[in-house]
Amino acid sequence: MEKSSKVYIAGHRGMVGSAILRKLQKEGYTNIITRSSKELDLRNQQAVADFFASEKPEYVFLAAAKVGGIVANNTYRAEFLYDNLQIQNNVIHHSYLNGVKKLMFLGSSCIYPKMAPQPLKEEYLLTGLLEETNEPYAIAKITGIKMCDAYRAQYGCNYISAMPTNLYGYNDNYHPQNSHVLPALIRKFHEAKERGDATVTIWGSGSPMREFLFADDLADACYYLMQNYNEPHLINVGTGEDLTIKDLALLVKDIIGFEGELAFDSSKPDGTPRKLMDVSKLHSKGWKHKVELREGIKLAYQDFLEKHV
Ligand SMILES: NC(=O)C1=CN([C@@H]2O[C@H](COP(=O)(O)OP(=O)(O)OC[C@H]3O[C@@H](n4cnc5c(N)ncnc54)[C@H](OP(=O)(O)O)[C@@H]3O)[C@@H](O)[C@H]2O)C=CC1
Ligand SMILES: C[C@H]1O[C@H](OP(=O)(O)OP(=O)(O)OC[C@H]2O[C@@H](n3cnc4c(=O)[nH]c(N)nc43)[C@H](O)[C@@H]2O)[C@@H](O)[C@@H](O)C1=O
Repeated sequence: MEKSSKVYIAGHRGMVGSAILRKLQKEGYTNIITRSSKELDLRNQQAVADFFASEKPEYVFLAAAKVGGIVANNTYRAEFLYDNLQIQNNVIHHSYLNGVKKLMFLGSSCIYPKMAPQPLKEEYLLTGLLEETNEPYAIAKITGIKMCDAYRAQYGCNYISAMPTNLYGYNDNYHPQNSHVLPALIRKFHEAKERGDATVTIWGSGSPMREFLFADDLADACYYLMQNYNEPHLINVGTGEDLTIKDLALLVKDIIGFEGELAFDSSKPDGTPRKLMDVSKLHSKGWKHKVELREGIKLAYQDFLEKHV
């Protein structure tokens, strides 16, 4: 990728896409193409065909997707399957038809079997049953990985797949029901502190373990892999460190300064017990995360205060 290359970031208004946009702008890229979902609905095959035929991007970061936390995934099961399959089918196929030089597809750590050994190695894909709450999303993401590999094998396309762990950062979704756990906790602890509540309710048992990567670190990894990684099959992107949801809640509580207690709502799902990424392949390629969890949560909380309060 050259600084003058024509680069399309699909999903540039989202948490990840906006971080990739900032990264490319910082690196001096001058020919970046973006479209909001209102301007270009990526589920619409004809609209995507027209867009690629007229814009002819050389490089594509596919960061547009239907995304949400455990309850959103479980509730909008049809949309998570349909929207994600449509978006990725259209973008990948029309990239091929229009000679895109390289494409990066973003999957998720939920593609791995629910009870896979830990840490999750790339080769564990399709070795067991998926977590029920996000099976439709995971099936769509697995299809995207296989599509990149198939287009590489049959047509010689240099399409790569990166699997990010759970993410957080600037421009995250803070919806009370549909967000992921970290933005949900930031909102809950902030609002409880403002109201002077005695407790904050955490979904599930608090015992599942999760790994968190700051979205600007992910964008840095995406850029690095776009420059340096040209292999078939997926590559994990994470920190290689995890903690329980209870410990995460205690960390957010401490950063925000809430002085009450935690309560646990066992009617809400725990989801996968643990999904710690094995990041040895990524480290062997020369990339490691920079932003540690406490520092990243402070930055995300600042962004929440600026945009949502
Ligand atoms: N957040 C996380 O914890 C994780 C995310 N990922 C993956 O990273 C990628 C980015 O996620 P994230 O940034 O968090 O998600 P966001 O929800 O923040 O952003 C998603 C983006 O996708 C765009 N989009 C959604 N539907 C359409 C559509 N029909 N047509 C065009 N654009 C559409 C939206 O555009 P607009 O704003 O214009 O409506 C939005 O900018 C996804 O592939 C996701 O699966 C992977 C692991 C974890
Ligand atoms: C990135 C990943 O994200 C999703 O998977 P998930 O990791 O299970 O998602 P989550 O962040 O929403 O929850 C993590 C854990 O945290 C607990 N939890 C506590 N309290 C709240 C809470 O208030 N909100 C939420 N959302 N979760 C909470 C929650 O019960 C669960 O045990 C996938 O569907 C899929 O989208 C995917 O790939």
